[in-house]
Amino acid sequence: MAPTLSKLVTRRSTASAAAVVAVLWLLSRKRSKKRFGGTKPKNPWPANTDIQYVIKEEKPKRPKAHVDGEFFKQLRQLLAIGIPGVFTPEAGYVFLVAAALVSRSLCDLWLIHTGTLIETSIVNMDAELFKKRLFRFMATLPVISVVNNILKYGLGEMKLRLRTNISRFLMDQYLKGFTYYKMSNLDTRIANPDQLLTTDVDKFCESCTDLYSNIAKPMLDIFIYVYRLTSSLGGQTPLIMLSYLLLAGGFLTHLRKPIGALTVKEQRLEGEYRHIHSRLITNSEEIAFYQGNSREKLTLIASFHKLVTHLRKFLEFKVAIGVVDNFIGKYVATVVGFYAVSIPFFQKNHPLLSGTPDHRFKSYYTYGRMLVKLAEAIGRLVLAGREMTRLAGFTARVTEIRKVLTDLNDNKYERTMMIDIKNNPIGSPGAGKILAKDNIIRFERVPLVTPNGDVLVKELSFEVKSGMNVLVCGPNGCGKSSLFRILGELWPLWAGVMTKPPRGKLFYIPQRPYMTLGTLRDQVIYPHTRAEMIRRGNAKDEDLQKYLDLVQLGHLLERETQPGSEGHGWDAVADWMDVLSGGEKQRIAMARLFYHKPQFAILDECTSAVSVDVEDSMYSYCKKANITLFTVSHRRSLWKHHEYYLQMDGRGSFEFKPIEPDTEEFGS
Ligand SMILES: Nc1ncnc2c1ncn2[C@@H]1O[C@H](COP(=O)(O)OP(=O)(O)OP(=O)(O)O)[C@@H](O)[C@H]1O
Repeated sequence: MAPTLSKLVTRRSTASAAAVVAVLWLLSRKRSKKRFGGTKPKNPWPANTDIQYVIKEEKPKRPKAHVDGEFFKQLRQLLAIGIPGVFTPEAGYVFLVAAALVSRSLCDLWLIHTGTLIETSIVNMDAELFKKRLFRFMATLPVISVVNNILKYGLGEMKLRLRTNISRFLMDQYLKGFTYYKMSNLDTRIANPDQLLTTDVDKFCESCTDLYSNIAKPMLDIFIYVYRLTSSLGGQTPLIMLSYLLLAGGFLTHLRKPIGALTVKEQRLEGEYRHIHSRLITNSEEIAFYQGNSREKLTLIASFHKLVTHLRKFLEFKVAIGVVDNFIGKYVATVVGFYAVSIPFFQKNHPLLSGTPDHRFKSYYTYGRMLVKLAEAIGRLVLAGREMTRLAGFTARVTEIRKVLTDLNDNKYERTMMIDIKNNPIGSPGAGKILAKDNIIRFERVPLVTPNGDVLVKELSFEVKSGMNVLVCGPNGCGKSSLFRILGELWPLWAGVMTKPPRGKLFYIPQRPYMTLGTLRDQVIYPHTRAEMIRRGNAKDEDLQKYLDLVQLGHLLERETQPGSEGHGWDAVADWMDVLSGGEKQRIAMARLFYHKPQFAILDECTSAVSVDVEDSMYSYCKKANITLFTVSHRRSLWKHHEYYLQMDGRGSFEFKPIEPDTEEFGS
């Protein structure tokens, strides 16, 4: 055994030494090339380095990602979401994995024991015993195979359940109220929530389950082998090994500290790169018309370059740390193991020395194997520390989004403001009061303030009752849409009192029409679902047809009813964002308004692509349907549908007046 072991160690050491030399040689070559300008390979990166593309997170505050008390606290909190209780299926899978791990360790012990017996029968030339033992060995192997796969299944299901619970928790928070809007518009802490909510959560769960098996199994093995070795060789051997574990573990954890922060940065850069790709897909038509592919490619390459540079730095760090890890976690552990197992053999009067040399050799053979297993287990545990540091990175990322989500749901934002919030005479975000009342919209000394803290209007006061249509006008950037963002409760109220009907009774149609994924019916009834439409019982497909006719889009239903179209009529499915023209989308949005019949409708230049005659009939129908309008438009033709106007001059003043026959109408 000893010669085999030493042979193995020598071969591995030689291989790793060769690997170290190769890596050092490659690195030094790279540097010397840089210094002396060797034959340059074709540079895959463009020379242009002045591409600025990072949105918001200019100098991101990196969350700390070390294996420390804070990490364990955060991990505990996330695991409490993933595993909600002791008597849950999730906890069941944790126990199943633990049981499978125990069974596997016992299988390993059994394999060592049976292997030794088979070898003994060969050495003793006992053919009968050899056959019997070999048959028993073979008969047990399927059981071990099943145990291995139960372990695999347990780990897979545990990861899926962790991911389901954490994702559901975060999604519930993210889509609560307007949190998803606030995260990208009011707060600057997280630039790419999509990356955090998808990849990072998945990696966190994978890292957790990997770590669970990578730590639990070696710990169990260490416990079993320490127990067996202590009872046979005394406490000294295991004690030496365990002291080594503590020392090496502590040292390597310290060395690996940067891995957490590097993982956080890796995920952030991956998110940025993905975001730039998805922007290209979303705006492909506009970019294609501008033939902006070369410019977009520069941005993409710049982002990819940043990611690759970081990944390379991370790789080099991991390789350098890996050399030390391998050396300390694997090989020195074996050396320490040899030393520890040899101690009783060199002691006079030790019970192991009392037998024949053959007996001594057999003892050494068994304990030597256990020792190899113990050293391996210690090595694996020491190496699992690397995964732990990586997990610290993912934990920090997932905790970050969790914290931001909680803050946003409590109306706490973090953003670089242009003004000093604490000593601001205007007020502070959320300090205003919102009252719910039907059939009235009243602003009492409400300031219009952007998320950056810029004051558009110091104090806005007006009152609109049901039936009083209001036209909102003023130059670009004066705050017309901002007024609606405040009315829609997307932006916080800094001061004053705002009285308005509850959210469901106000309906907003934005400048850029939005079409959801789904059927033609879904476009008209959005955000309701078909089930909700049926449950409410205030409209049927025939009514929807009437609304489509009102906006002169009845032909759309006929077109989708033709053979060959996907789905049928109202159930036709398409990517409506692409399929419909700009004006058609705006008309669908008006049909949506007719379906919902709110008390107040906010129309923010939402008919700019619709012809004047169709626009006219749509506005007339609103009056019939008793929908009070708040309209932003630059079209003079719309003044006749309104009774009041609210004009902002862009310099902080406003005017709210009835439209009289002699009122000067402006617009085009
Ligand atoms: N999310 C935001 N963060 C910071 N500032 C913003 C934000 N949204 C708008 N603003 C700023 O608020 C000001 C008013 O914008 P708003 O969209 O209300 O203008 P508007 O009157 O609707 O203009 P337009 O007629 O061009 O649509 C602008 O100066 C704009 O830059």
